Amino acid sequence: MANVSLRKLNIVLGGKPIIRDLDLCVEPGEFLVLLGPSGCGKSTLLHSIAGLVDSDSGAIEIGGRDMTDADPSERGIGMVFQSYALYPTMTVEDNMSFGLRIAGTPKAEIRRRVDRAAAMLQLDALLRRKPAQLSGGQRQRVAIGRALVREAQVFLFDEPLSNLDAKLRAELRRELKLLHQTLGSTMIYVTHDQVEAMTLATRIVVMQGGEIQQIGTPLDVYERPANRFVAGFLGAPAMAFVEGTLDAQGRFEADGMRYLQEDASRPAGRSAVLGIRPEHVAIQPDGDFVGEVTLVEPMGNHQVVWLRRGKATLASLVHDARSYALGERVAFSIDTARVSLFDPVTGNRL
Ligand SMILES: Nc1ncnc2c1ncn2[C@@H]1O[C@H](COP(=O)(O)OP(=O)(O)OP(=O)(O)O)[C@@H](O)[C@H]1O
Repeated sequence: MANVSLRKLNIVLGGKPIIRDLDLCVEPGEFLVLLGPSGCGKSTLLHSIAGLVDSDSGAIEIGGRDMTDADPSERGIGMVFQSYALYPTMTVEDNMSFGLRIAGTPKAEIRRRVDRAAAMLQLDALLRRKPAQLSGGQRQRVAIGRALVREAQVFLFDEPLSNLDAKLRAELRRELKLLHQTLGSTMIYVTHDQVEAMTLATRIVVMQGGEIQQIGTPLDVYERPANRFVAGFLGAPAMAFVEGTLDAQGRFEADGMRYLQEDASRPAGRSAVLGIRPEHVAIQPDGDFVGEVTLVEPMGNHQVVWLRRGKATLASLVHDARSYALGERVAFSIDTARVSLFDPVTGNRL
């Protein structure tokens, strides 16, 4: 278990700043997920920790040692890529042990480490096979096994599940979580998949444009997004945003309609954007609001009912099987204790 600390890191690629003045402390044993849209710099950041991309300024420390200019092989990390990058002519066993053999590790020690990793990843029966004789999920397990045998202090994962179908992805995701619980190693994991981020992370780092937008536990980031970008990026269907004003008593109004009652703890007398998540909109006969059904999306174990109220459109997560007709007017309530308010100009949480 080791900590990873990045200080004032800057990376410029092709003349463009990709990582800007980034500070980050990863605690020993943490499962830290870097989450953000395509092109936000997550992979570049991970590769810089691995030593595969040079930083232009700033410092990288791993396990308390300055690794800013260290060779990748000296950093004590194990890395798993999206593309499995296995040697096609080698068996599973040889793929897993390759790095150790190159490093001159004694045979008995290689055996011990390969057997241990194979048992953890249910690869015991496949050790003699070649990559072409494996499924995508099994190949990715081998790639994870190859990283595990290094018995590294820090493991880096770059979208390791992206090439797998939905079912396998979910299975391997659970295995990774169990693996982290067993090993207790520090893990840094890049994804643009919010379900992976929410389910795996001890803390999530949400990135945009080479900068950190928010760091927090999955619940923190989901329930108390620091800004509109984070609020809109996490959650499906996405949080609805309603532009309006807060009066002197903290009542929120938009489009001539009131959404929130008096509350002295809210900022007063200013414009604001109200953010409402679908699970906080409940269709119920005694609801305070009335909306018109504009779309219904059946999801199997629940349905998403889209409601229009004035100019605003809100999604409601419905867990009963009742059918809703387009144009039907229904009463609904909003869990006003769990809404978010943002500044319409800066986008920051109020
Ligand atoms: N070698 C390079 N030269 C120039 N630009 C690069 C280079 N590598 C990456 N970039 C650019 O840096 C930005 C960040 O890329 P990066 O791969 O880190 O993003 P990402 O968040 O991991 O995205 P994705 O989820 O699509 O992999 C992108 O705009 C990309 O085009």
